[in-house]
Amino acid sequence: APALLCPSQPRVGRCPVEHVVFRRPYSSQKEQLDMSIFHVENIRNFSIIAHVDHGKSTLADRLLEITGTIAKTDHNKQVLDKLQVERERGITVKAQTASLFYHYKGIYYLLNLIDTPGHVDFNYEVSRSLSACQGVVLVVDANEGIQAQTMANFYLAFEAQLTIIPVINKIDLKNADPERVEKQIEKLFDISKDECIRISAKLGTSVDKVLQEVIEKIPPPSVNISDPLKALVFDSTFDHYRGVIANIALLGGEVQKGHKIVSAHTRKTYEVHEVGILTPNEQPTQKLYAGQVGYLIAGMKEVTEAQIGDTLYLHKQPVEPLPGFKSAKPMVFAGMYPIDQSEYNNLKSAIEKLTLNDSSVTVVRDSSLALGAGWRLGFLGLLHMEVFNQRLEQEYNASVILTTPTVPYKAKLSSAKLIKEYGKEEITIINPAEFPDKISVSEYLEPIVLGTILTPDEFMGKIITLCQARRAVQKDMVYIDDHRVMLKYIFPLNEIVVDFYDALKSLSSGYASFDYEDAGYQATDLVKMSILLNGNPVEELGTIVHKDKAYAVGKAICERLKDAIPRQLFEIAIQASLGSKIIARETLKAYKKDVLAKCYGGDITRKMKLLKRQAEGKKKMRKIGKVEVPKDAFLNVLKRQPEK
Ligand SMILES: Nc1nc2c(ncn2[C@@H]2O[C@H](COP(=O)(O)OP(=O)(O)OP(=O)(O)O)[C@@H](O)[C@H]2O)c(=O)[nH]1
Repeated sequence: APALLCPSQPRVGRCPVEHVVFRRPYSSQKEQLDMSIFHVENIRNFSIIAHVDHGKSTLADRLLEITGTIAKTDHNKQVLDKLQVERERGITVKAQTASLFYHYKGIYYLLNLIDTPGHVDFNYEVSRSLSACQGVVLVVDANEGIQAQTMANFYLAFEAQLTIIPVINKIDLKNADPERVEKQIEKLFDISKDECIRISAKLGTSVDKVLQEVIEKIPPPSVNISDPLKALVFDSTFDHYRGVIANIALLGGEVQKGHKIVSAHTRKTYEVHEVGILTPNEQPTQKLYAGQVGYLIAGMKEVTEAQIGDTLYLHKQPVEPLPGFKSAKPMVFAGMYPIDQSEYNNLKSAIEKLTLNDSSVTVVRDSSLALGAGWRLGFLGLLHMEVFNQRLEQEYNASVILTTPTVPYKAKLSSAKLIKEYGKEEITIINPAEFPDKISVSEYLEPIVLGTILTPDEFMGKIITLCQARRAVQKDMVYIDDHRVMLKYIFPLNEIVVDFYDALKSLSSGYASFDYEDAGYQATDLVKMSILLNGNPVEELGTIVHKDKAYAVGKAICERLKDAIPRQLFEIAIQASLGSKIIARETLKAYKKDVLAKCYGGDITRKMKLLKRQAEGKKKMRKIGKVEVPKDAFLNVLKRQPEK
């Protein structure tokens, strides 16, 4: 009988799959699981999708427990959320997969649970994960009801033509109102309320019903084992010892150690070192068969070699590659600098290591007169940026300066000279220093998104005012039940990138939710604003702003600078300008800094110490014209901070 190493049983014992021995610890990797016992008709591949905090991870943990994949203890909270940031923030960033074994009506099923992140920035990860599934469990909080990401996730699954199993979670809560949520589901998703399963993931109530519905309703993958190997890469991670670990879904054939495989994307050939399933740790198997989901290690050194969406096939048995995915587009850019330049190399290697596991971050070297050598990084969104930053700090102990994020603008050039220089008529601008002047441009464009807001109607007035202040245009407004409204707006991305979400949360006491999707570009009126100190421009403080926002932004920067620059022997004019037109000004009065004033007596050593300290302080200064600006002043203006 084939031996199966199962992490579920504390000791050697009988496995739920009758003729299979489960054993723990599974350090000995010699005995490998025989996956041929799971026939395609007994396999289900599914995801759980939900708005943030509606209980997706808790439900996943429960499913892992009742199938015996993990032991039932308090330590197993959110097994699938592996990263420290994920645990701390309670959000899922990177999708994880787990294979579950479940006995139902006399048959043993292999259920592959493909975890998905819940936040808007990671929607691209959601669609990836969904491509390996035939169905989803859509979790909605019984108290909060349908939220913005429930909508977004529902549509991703619906468009992918997946079976949708609606689950209403947290029915144990005092304020739970599952009936209301069922009505919302009927109204918005056209799914009968009789199909909804009411559960408490926390208490485990009716959680087995979810697994049974997965088996009853979701079709097995439609694949053929006698076809040549066709494996979809739906995720990949990097392991320092073993290289790239590709998560694959087999759409045809089988794969095992020793096979020669080819990447349809790069055409490179590899020899398979190991295949296995995720439980959720890697568990080697003899083979993987069509319909199954697992991992593959084949000596790929970089994540780029296992492109998400790539198709793997057997050497000399090429197959039609799958359509692949749109690669994720960075939408938020920010400068990143080491706090101390001597940290440059450490930071460099930390960024390299992190981007190995997150190919959606783009990295370009950059430098700033004030902050030294650094990088300009592109992220999918703001949360993505924060998570990256936090991982740098936590996992690599790097302290960095992150500048205010900007979005990629575009310009249609009208000047023949510039068109020749760039070799194209439309350019993307991610750095204010590269902003082409209005006279050589026929049109500026800015990225826009379609935002969805769900809110109790009492906050509607305030939210509409907020959206208008952010230059948003209303597209839709519907009541989803007696008291809740769904609003749709087209937003300039730049207007939501810094603090829109916080503003929305605070004016709705946390009740409104928000999600957005890419909506292309629109024509806009952009200007480059310069900051001057006594008439001399400060290169690193130049920004691209919408014409209507220039005054407010300029004023805020001048005020921050005035607070941060120490008074000097002469008066300093701090100005914001658009071309030659000054739009904001602050004046810093002259002051004679007498460091020796504090010395009453004639203590010469004390005097020397103070003079030395002043000299050290000066080293950290940068001179703009005659004005000395401490590094902190730049930081104060450049650093990401909430807008007032
Ligand atoms: N009362 C109650 N609380 C629950 C239930 N399910 C989950 N929770 C709690 O709700 C919070 C969020 O649950 P998570 O499972 O982390 O939510 P999530 O959807 O995975 O969140 P993301 O990973 O960010 O998408 C946690 O504090 C859970 O303990 C439930 O059935 N009842």
